[in-house]
Amino acid sequence: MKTSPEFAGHDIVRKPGELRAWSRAWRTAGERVALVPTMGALHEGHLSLLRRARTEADRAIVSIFVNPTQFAPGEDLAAYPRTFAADLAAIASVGEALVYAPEASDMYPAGFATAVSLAGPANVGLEDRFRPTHFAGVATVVAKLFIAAEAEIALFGEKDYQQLKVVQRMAADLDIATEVIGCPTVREADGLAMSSRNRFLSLEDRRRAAVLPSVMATAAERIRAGAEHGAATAEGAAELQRAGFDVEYIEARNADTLLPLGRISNERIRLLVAARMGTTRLIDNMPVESAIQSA
Ligand SMILES: Nc1ncnc2c1ncn2[C@@H]1O[C@H](COP(=O)(O)OP(=O)(O)OP(=O)(O)O)[C@@H](O)[C@H]1O
Ligand SMILES: CC(C)(CO)[C@@H](O)C(=O)[O-]
Ligand code: BAL
Repeated sequence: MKTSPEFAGHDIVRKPGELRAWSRAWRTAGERVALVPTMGALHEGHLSLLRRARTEADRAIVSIFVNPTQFAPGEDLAAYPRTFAADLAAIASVGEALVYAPEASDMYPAGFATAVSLAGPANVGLEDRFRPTHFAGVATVVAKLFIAAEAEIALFGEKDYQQLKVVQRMAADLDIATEVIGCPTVREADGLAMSSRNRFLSLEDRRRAAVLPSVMATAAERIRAGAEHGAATAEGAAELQRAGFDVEYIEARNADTLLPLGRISNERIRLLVAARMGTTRLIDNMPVESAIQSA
């Protein structure tokens, strides 16, 4: 293992020990290190996290790993886009970063037998209801990334809002020193949240999918203006169905705990949705107090 690596600007490392060597060398030199965990197929949403990392730290690490343990059998692991060469070019267009791209056998060698067990925000009946094994896979791989990278900060997108809450809870509970920072969702011009999976939408479905953020914005605005949240989300679900979506959930929840709303009037509220357009599953969320305007 190198103890004093010479960084060439866009190096790629494959092993956890190599990643740790870079990070330790940087931190020993007094530099602040940021981690951006991804599954690749990078778009402007990911690049916004990398830009933030480069603003907040001296060194940025981007991990690219399509983590098999967060996909259930029958989900889209095999179809998940893998665009490594384009990802490297996209990272280089933003600036210097160390790329951590382990193989599955580096992350899960023979005999691997550990998983992070979760409750709290991982058990609130949103994503966990439709993907019951998903967050254990996410939390386990993110814990491994945090432990190997030893970064001061890690940047996550609010697009995956429940994931952000799960990772923040896990890092706090396991005394992981990495601070988990949530970053705003980057949207296409028509308001659709950027996602690697948008590329699976047909042209017609992509056009119809823009209804998702505008329905959310309307429901959020109605709740902000005093409508009963169950009525506002039921109306939102009906509008999404009329637009061709198969709705899994659209719910207003406590923005911190993700629990169903209580009777406290000053709770911070987050509206969260998951819906399928054809075979493509989309998720989105937004705060109730500042509904976005979509074109
Ligand atoms: N539109 C976006 N704006 C901000 N952050 C985003 C956006 N899309 C993804 N991210 C963040 O990038 C990180 C890596 O996400 P991931 O690689 O799963 O991309 P993705 O586009 O969300 O893919 P998919 O939606 O297909 O799972 C996560 O922290 C995620 O929240
Ligand atoms: C955080 C993550 C990189 C873990 O595999 C993934 O769930 C993602 O891309 O959001
Ligand atoms: N963006 C979260 C990764 C997943 O859907 O598996």
